[in-house]
Amino acid sequence: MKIALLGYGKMGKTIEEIALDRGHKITLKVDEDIESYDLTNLDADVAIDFSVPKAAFKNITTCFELGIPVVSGTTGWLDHYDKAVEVCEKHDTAFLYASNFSIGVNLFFELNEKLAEMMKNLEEYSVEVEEIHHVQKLDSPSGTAISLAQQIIANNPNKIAWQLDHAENDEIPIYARREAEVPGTHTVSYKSEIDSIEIKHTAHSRQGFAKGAVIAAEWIKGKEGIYRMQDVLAEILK
Ligand SMILES: NC(=O)c1ccc[n+]([C@@H]2O[C@H](COP(=O)([O-])OP(=O)(O)OC[C@H]3O[C@@H](n4cnc5c(N)ncnc54)[C@H](O)[C@@H]3O)[C@@H](O)[C@H]2O)c1
Ligand SMILES: O=C(O)C1=N[C@H](C(=O)O)CCC1
Repeated sequence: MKIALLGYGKMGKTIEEIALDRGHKITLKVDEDIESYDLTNLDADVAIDFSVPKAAFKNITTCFELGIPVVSGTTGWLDHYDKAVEVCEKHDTAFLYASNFSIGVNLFFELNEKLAEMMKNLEEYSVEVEEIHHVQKLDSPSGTAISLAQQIIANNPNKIAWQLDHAENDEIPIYARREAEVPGTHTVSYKSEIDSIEIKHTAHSRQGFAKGAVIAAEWIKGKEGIYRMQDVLAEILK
């Protein structure tokens, strides 16, 4: 498969290693404004976007205009997600966005949903989300922490929103911490006077995010439509 890499930083480079190992070719590496590249002869089956929040929309929609499906993991740009979906549909191509491509985190998402459903009537427990990432991270809270909070809100009618660092009773606090080289740690905690329940995912490197993104790219090649990582996992975990 021929892959265009949009963003060639920590994730772009890890994705390149894994893609080459799996027999793919990298036909383009974009690491600055996409308009400064000559895309006329671009030969790519899929584009993988792990860039910066301010560039993601332009990177992604430029590929849609060329009829190239996109897998995107860039966080912090989702105000423009619906517009990106429109452009994708207009050009009859495919899009898969995930705040976290790691298979382990996607299993953790399933656990989080189930636990939120079980806890929804136990008002003696407060709930919070904590994320820890490396100090270079541009966005806060992490996309994964927002996804976790949104899942709890969808499963618990007593919670209506999330807030960074503090929260009212009907909100979920997300605590974002930045520490040297941490690739990504997420914890969901329920606390009462009597006890606490915690579920936690710790990434030991970026390999899991990158491998998940390459698997998603292999899966989306030749498809049309809007997808989630759950669609990929439904096939690979069956
Ligand atoms: N979804 C996931 O599983 C997942 C996992 C890890 C990181 N991320 C997200 O991926 C993004 C990248 O993470 P990273 O750790 O590789 O960051 P990074 O800072 O190491 O890399 C970003 C790269 O984008 C480049 N860039 C700047 N402007 C650009 C433009 N206009 N077009 C293309 N590239 C441009 C930068 O030069 C840099 O090399 C972040 O938003 C991060 O939150 C998501
Ligand atoms: O390193 C990052 O940046 C990460 N970003 C994603 C997020 O915001 O959730 C996934 C974890 C790593």
